[in-house]
Amino acid sequence: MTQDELKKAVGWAALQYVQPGTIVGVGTGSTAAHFIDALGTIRDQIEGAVSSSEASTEKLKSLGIPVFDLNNVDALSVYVDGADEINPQMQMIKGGGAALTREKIVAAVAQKFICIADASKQVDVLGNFPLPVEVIPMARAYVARELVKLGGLPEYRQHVVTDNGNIILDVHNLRILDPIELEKTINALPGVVTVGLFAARGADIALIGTPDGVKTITN
Ligand SMILES: O=C(CO)[C@H](O)[C@H](O)COP(=O)(O)O
Repeated sequence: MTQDELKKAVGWAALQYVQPGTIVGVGTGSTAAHFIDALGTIRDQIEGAVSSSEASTEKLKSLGIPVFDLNNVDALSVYVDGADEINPQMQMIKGGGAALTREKIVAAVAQKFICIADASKQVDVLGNFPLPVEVIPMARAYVARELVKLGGLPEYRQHVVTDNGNIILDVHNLRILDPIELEKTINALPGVVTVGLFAARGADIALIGTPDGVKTITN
């Protein structure tokens, strides 16, 4: 099976967690795109979605799924999204698609985070995938220097502006042994909007696509 077939399998498997009549939190990326396709097939059974990016909003709307402003929504039962890495503690690196801030906001509102990922995203220790950090443009050099002090090698993601008008630094060379502490430390740097570590609040359920089928891991 190709990696995309594994992504598709988990995207469709996530439909089982969508309750009829609810508003669904929707992530960003190629795996989340499969979930959106699946959601399109039951669009008459849900009230709509809250989206974590302009790209997902466009895709949801193209399938006829109403997209709500998060400010007009009190609760979301589930948030379904991919990950760049996930560890056995269900902590994740996210933000490969530069949507980390909105992803973290929508995830925070949801009762359950359902992570959908192909098996290549499973790691023992987070950090092999460069850690994305969304930064206010004027703080880029300052934040980069601070990230070097933390042992990282930040790289400016060229030609990328986030949906919030900010830039991304991808931090290489990290072996993240205490993800909760690093999430706190980086989030506390002036100029940082969000770090793509989802550690204090990780996934509640992970659907992992393997050649033997979709494995469900519960936290
Ligand atoms: O965090 C994300 C976007 O900001 C994605 O969930 C992450 O990059 C995984 O992407 P894909 O499903 O395309 O492998």
